[in-house]
Amino acid sequence: MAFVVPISTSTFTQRFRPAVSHRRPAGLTRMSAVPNVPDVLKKILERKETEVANLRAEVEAAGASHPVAKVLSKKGTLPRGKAFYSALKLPPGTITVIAEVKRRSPSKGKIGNVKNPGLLSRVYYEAGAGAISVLTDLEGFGGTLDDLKQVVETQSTFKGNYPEPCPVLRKDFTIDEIQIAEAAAAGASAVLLIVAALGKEKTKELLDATHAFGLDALVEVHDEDELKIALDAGAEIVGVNNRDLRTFDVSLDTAMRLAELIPEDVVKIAESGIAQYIDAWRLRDVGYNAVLVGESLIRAYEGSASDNTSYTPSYNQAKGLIMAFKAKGSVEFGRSSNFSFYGKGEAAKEVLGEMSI
Ligand SMILES: O=C(O)c1ccccc1NCC(=O)[C@H](O)[C@H](O)COP(=O)(O)O
Repeated sequence: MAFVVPISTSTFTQRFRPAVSHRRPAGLTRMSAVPNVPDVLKKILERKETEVANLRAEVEAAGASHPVAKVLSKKGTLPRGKAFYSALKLPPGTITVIAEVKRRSPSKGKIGNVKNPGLLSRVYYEAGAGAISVLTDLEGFGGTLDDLKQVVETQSTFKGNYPEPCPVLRKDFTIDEIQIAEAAAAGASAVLLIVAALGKEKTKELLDATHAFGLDALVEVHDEDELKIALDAGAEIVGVNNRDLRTFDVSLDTAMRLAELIPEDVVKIAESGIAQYIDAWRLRDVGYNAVLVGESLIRAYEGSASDNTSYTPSYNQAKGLIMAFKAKGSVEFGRSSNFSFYGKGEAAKEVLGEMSI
């Protein structure tokens, strides 16, 4: 059975685009045709092509009752929830945390066990995380779609509470819209689109498809050229990844450099290498809405006393870290937080906070 899906015709309002150069050749759609893809990404993308073929075969064999087939058949008719976007688009001067479920990585090897992703997501929620990222790639990161489903299930138990449940990002290497439909069927609110993997045409195609399935897309970039592709495609949420995929070096300078090139109405996320509260505060002060944090939270979580298999409401170091990341509003942004009451005293409090945390 073949699924015929409508092509999305969604458009985006024009906004200011920074005058950055664009050297990526246009018109490329196959992954292998995107030039200069880092080797680590190339290997992952080859695996993804096999995974996509297997998923397509599974869905076609199961027919219209398969959950992914149901989502595919609704493409273009699903309302945009924008839960992920809204959770991050808070007033300037505040920063939120996208807390990641991450067991291992190509650059670091094993990071943690994460025996119960749902439980971990509860700790993240209680600490005040704005959203949760779940890596669902097995070979590189030890993650599964089942991890994501467990997190979605746990978060749904907080419906009707304040704050609302955390929206969930499927962090995987998206190369085909069937993976987006699969993410939607599993309850994700957003998917990851990596410009370095997709190139210009495919980024735009998959961004439109993501919106047509009712989800948000985190469009990830590493430099000015990729940023231009993301913005030209109409990205509403841009993630600047500080990890160089060729050397695995991580430098927050990447996010600091690109910050001013991202228009104000676009949600800005800084990804990778955020370990100290001062990192988050600096990124907040150059305009980032959110930081996406994996390794340092997992190490803090698993370094705490509990065996992480049952819920203990006691203090957990991951909670402390998330709270410190978003400890206060920025004085750089004037009347945010308590500035109108305390004025410049807030700056002193920030320094004192730095000394006492
Ligand atoms: O983490 C890696 O080694 C990696 C390698 C190749 C592609 C992607 C990779 N990481 C995915 C991520 O973007 C990070 O998990 C995320 O930004 C969190 O980073 P961190 O806080 O440094 O764990």
